[in-house]
Amino acid sequence: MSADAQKRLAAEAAVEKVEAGTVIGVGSGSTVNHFIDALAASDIEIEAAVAASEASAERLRGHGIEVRDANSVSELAIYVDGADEINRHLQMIKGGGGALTREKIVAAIADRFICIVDASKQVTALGDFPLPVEVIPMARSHVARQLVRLGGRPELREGFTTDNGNLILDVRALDLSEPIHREQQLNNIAGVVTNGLFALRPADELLVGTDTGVQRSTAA
Ligand SMILES: O=C[C@H](O)[C@H](O)[C@H](O)COP(=O)(O)O
Repeated sequence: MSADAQKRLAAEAAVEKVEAGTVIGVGSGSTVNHFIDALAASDIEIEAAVAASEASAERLRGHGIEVRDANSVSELAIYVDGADEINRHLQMIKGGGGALTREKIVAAIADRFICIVDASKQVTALGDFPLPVEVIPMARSHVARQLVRLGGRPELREGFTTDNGNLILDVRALDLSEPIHREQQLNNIAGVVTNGLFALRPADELLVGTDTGVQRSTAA
């Protein structure tokens, strides 16, 4: 089975978690695109969604689903999103599509984070995937120097601007063996908007699409 078919399986399983009449948080990326399409094709009618990217908002609207501003909601029952890597504690690296900051905001509003991935995203240790760091443009060089000091190899994501008008530095070689500490440390660098480690707020539930069906787990 292809990775895309596995993503679709996980996405369809997440639709079963959605309660009709609720406002839900929706992340970003190819797995979430399957979730949006499967939700629209289901019998479940939600009240509205808060989207973590302009692309997801457009896709939701395309299906006739109302999209609300994050400022207009104080709580969300669930947040459904993908990941670039996820460990057994359900800590993640996210931001391969550059939507990490809005994803972190919408996840923070939600009671429950349901992560949907294909089997390739499960790892024993985070860090093979370059860690995305969203940076205010005028701080690009300063942040890059600080990342090098910490042992990282930052690379500017060429020709890319986030939905917030910022830049992304993709960082290789950083030691991520203490992800909570690293997440806080990187966020303390002046000019960093946020980084793609989701360790302080890991997922609550993981749905993995595999060749033999959907594997479900909660944090170890
Ligand atoms: O910025 C992008 C998001 O963090 C995505 O959730 C992540 O990159 C996974 O994307 P995909 O579902 O396309 O593998």
